Amino acid sequence: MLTAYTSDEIRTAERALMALLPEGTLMRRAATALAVACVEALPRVYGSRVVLLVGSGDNGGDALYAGALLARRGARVDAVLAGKRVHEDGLAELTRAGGRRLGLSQGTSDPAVRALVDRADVLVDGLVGIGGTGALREPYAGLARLAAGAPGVVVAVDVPSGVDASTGEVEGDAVTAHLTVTFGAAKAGLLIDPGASRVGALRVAGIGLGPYLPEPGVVALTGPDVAGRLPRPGAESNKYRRGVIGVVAGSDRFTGAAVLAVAGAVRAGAGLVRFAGAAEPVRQVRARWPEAVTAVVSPGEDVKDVGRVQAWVVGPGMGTDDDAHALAASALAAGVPALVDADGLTLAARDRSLLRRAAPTLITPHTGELGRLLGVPADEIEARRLYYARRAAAELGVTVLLKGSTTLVAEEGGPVRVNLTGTPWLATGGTGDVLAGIAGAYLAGGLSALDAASCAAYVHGLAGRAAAGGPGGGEAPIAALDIARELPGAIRSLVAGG
Ligand SMILES: NC(=O)C1=CN([C@@H]2O[C@H](COP(=O)(O)OP(=O)(O)OC[C@H]3O[C@@H](n4cnc5c(N)ncnc54)[C@H](OP(=O)(O)O)[C@@H]3O)[C@@H](O)[C@H]2O)[C@@H](O)CC1
Ligand SMILES: Nc1ncnc2c1ncn2[C@@H]1O[C@H](COP(=O)(O)OP(=O)(O)O)[C@@H](O)[C@H]1O
Ligand SMILES: [K+]
Repeated sequence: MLTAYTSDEIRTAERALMALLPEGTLMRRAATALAVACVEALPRVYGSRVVLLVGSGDNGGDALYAGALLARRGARVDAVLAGKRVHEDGLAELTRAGGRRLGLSQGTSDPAVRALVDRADVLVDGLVGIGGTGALREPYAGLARLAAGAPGVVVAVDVPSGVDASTGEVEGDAVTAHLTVTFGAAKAGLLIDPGASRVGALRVAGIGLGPYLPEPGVVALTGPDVAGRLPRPGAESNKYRRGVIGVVAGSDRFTGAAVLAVAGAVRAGAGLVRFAGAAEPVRQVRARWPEAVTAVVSPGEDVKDVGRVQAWVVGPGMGTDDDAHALAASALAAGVPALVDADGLTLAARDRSLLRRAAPTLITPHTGELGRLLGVPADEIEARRLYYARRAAAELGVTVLLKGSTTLVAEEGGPVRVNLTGTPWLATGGTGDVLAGIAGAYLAGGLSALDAASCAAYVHGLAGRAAAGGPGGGEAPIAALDIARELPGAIRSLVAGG
C-alpha cells in the first residue's frame, strides 16, 4: 500500500528526525537524491546546462545544494533567485562549486532569464515545496509560466510549485514537471488531480522519515493489495456462494446502461447476475448476456420477487420518474449491500432517504452527480476532490467512490483511497456503467464497500488501459464494452503478479 501525507504530517515527522541528526543532514540527503535524478535525466552531465528556479525557503535550499553537486560534475549551473530571501548556505555552496546566480530585478520578462530557461537541459523547480500556501505570487507565478514553455526536462523539487502538497488543489499558475522528486514520503496532493497531472513521473526519495510518520490520511492500493482482496472461487464454491448480484438498470429509453452494467458484473466474476428492469432492457440483456437471469418488473411491482441477491446495483439508465423512484426504493429497502449510481443518484439527490439504509451503501458519482447530491457546482468538486469526497462520506453516511481524472474512495473515519490505474481514454459514455457492474459483483462476493469500490476502480483502470492499447496505457479510443472484454485478462495478470 502506498501511503501519502499532508505537509503538516511531513513537517512533524521531519522535526522528530531532525532532532536526532546533525543540522543540515536532511537537506543534504534530499539534495543528493535530487542531483541523482537530474543526472539520470541528462544524456551526460559534463557541459550540460542546469537552471535552478530558487525560492526563499528550504525548497530553494535543496535546489541550490543539488546544483552545487551538479556543478562539481561539470554542469553549467545558473540559479535564478526569485525570493527576497535565499537559503544562504545553499547559495554559498553553489558559488563555491562554480555555479552562478541571477536576480530578478527586471522581473520575469528579463530576456536573460528567458534565454537561460530556453537553453536549459534541466530546469529545476525549487520555488516552493511543502511551505507553499495559496496561489503562487509574483514573481514565482511568472517563472512557473516561463517553465511551461521550457524545452528541457523540468524536475520539481518535492512538489511542483503551485500545487497544494496536502490536497492536490491548484489555485493559480503551477509548474508542470516531467519528474517530481519528493522527499521522505509521498504527499497526498501529488496523487490527486488537478495537482497529480503536474507531477510527471513520481520518485519518492527516502531520507529516513519512515518511523516518524503517522497513520496516513490518503493511501493507494498496489497490484498485490488488490490481488489479495479480490473474491476468488475455491473448491467448495458454487454460483450462489460466489455471490448473486441484482442489477436494476435501464429503461425503455436507455437500454445500453443495462447491458453495460451486466457486462461488468459477468466479466468481473459474479456467481450469478439477476437483472430486473423494463421490457426493452430485459430483451437486450437476454440477447447480449444469456448468462443473466432476467425479470421484467412492471411499475408498482416489488423487485424482491426477482429472487435472492447478495448485493444490488441500482441506477444506470433507469430514469428518474416516479416509477423509477419506486423501483429504486424497493431494491434499496433490502437488507443487503447496495451500490447506487447514475440515475439512482439523481433520485437520491431529490430524496436522500433512499440512502438511509442499515446495510452498507456505496455511491459512485461523477463530479456532476456528487454536485447535485451536495448542492455544489461540479467544477468546485473537480477543484477540491479530496475535500468533497470526505465531506460526502461524512454527510451522507455512505462509502463514496468519486469518479473522474482521479478516482477517490472515501469512508468516514478512515484514509481516503486514491486509484492509480486508468487512462483519460476512459472518459467515454458507458464506462461508468461497467464500473458499477464490477463493484456490484465484488460487493456480492463479500467485499466491504471500501474494498469493493477500490478494487473495482483498480481493475477497471487496468482493463481500460489494456483496451487503449497496452498494460502501460496505449493511446487509442476505447468503447465501454471493450473494458468488460479486457477484464478477465487484466484480472488474470493481476492475480499472477504481472
Ligand atoms: N520535509 C522534509 O523532510 C524535508 C524538507 N526539505 C525541503 O524543505 C521544503 C520546505 O521548506 P520551507 O518550509 O522553507 O518552505 P518552502 O516550501 O521552501 O516555501 C516557503 C517559502 O515560500 C514562499 N511562499 C509560500 N507560498 C508562496 C506562494 N503562494 N507564492 C510565492 N511564495 C510563496 C514563502 O516565502 P516568503 O513569501 O515568506 O518570502 C515561504 O517562506 C520542502 O518542500 C523540501 O523541499 C528538505 O530540505 C529536507 C527534508
Ligand atoms: N479524465 C479521466 N481520466 C481517467 N478516467 C476518467 C476520466 N474521466 C472519466 N474517467 C473514468 O471514466 C468513467 C466514466 O464514468 P461516468 O462518468 O459514470 O460515465 P458514464 O455515465 O457514461 O458511464 C469513470 O470510471 C471515470 O473515473
Ligand atoms: K518545488
